[in-house]
Amino acid sequence: MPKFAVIVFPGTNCDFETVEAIRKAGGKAERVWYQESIKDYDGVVLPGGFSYADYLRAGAIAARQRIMEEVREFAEEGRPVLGICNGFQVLTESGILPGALRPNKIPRFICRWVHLKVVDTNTAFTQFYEPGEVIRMPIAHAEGNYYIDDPSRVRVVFQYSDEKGEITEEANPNGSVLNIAGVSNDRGNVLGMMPHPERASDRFLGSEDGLKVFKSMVEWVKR
Ligand SMILES: NC(=O)CC[C@H](N)C(=O)O
Repeated sequence: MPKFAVIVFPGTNCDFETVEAIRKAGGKAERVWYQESIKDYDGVVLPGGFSYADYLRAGAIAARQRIMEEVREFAEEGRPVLGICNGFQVLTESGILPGALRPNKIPRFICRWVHLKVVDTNTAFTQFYEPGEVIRMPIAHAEGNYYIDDPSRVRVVFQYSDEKGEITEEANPNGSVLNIAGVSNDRGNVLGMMPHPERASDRFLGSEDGLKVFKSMVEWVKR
């Protein structure tokens, strides 16, 4: 059974839910303290939270810890690497994914449900969605305004949309370029996303739409 490491930095706070979601999706998952090693795992998830209390910039200090060298090796070897919210911030701060997450256009913390259009279903995390499918997940961030000078440097995987899948300015909660909510590398094995799939992985949470992200990653390791 594929085994995933969910990395915990000081201030991470979505680790337990993320472990639960991976288990529900059929994988093994363990919380791994950032001073330990992830060598024995098949894939890695950087979960959400406030690592180092978002000092300097969200994700900036976590990105400079030794364990991120191992995460970089995972990314280069083609193993799945998923960064959710603060985890996405750590991936851009470490340069594993291009672009940057700036403070939201209206500079305050936003916590609410959004609609997302699944644009690219050819990644390790989206193979079970239909192209153009509209899904629902919560966002909870202050620094989620994705910027990239040239969007052709990434694969756009999720975009903030309305419930019909239209990419409108009103549907963009934070000012991200092209309504981008999630991007992957060329190979499709590294995904960073601001919305929280683990908070949408059970119908009692209000949506199960996020579970396929974890199911996809589990199946992808098996292949
Ligand atoms: N939910 C989270 O991971 C929060 C992300 C980050 N600390 C922010 O507020 O931007």
